[in-house]
Amino acid sequence: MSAQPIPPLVLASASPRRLDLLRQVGIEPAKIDPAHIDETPGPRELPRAYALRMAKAKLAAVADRHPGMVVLAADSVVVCGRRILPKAETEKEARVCLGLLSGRRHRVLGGVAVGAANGMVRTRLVETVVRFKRLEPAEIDDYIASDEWRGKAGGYAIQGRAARFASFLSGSYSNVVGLPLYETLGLLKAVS
Ligand SMILES: Cc1cn([C@H]2C[C@H](O)[C@@H](COP(=O)(O)OP(=O)(O)OP(=O)(O)O)O2)c(=O)[nH]c1=O
Repeated sequence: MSAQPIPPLVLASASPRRLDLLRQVGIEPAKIDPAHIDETPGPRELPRAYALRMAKAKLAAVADRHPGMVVLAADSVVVCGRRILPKAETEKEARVCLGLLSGRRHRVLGGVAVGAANGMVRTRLVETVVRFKRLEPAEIDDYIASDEWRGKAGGYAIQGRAARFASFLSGSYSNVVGLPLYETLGLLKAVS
């Protein structure tokens, strides 16, 4: 028996990882319409609230352009202790992230927001725990040279070379890559 079809979907994301993950489970968005929003966390904003707020804001930024369609938006946030790590855009930021993640557990929070064709919005917040081995300076240098950290929350991509750093993972793996598939499929089914 094949899975229940979902209505035409708009993916409100510029992330190639999110598109690949959807395709992995047989979903081909009808349209891709990335949201461009200010992703600065508020002062004292808690990480879970921030991840959900971002997903909802991305959805809200594009939903009006697609009446009658299902729209999906998501946000990934890497949290070390209470600190929200940046989406690393510079080598310096990536080094700071890797230094903080080295030898510790951290959380990856995935906010997901789905807008139904009738405008109703449903959200999920998914949390994955990841532990990194203690990183040697040479490992950090090699990783920085790979450029795989660029544009990634927390300065790493578990689907690439950083897989060798992850000694433990609890929860959704796809959430770390960028979209918690099981939970997202549940939301899509709920609005179909
Ligand atoms: C932790 C981690 C993050 N990432 C990526 C997924 C996301 O693309 C990015 C987090 O940034 P996001 O702001 O969640 O997403 P984005 O800016 O890439 O795309 P958009 O806002 O348009 O949806 O980090 C990985 O690819 N692998 C990882 O292991």
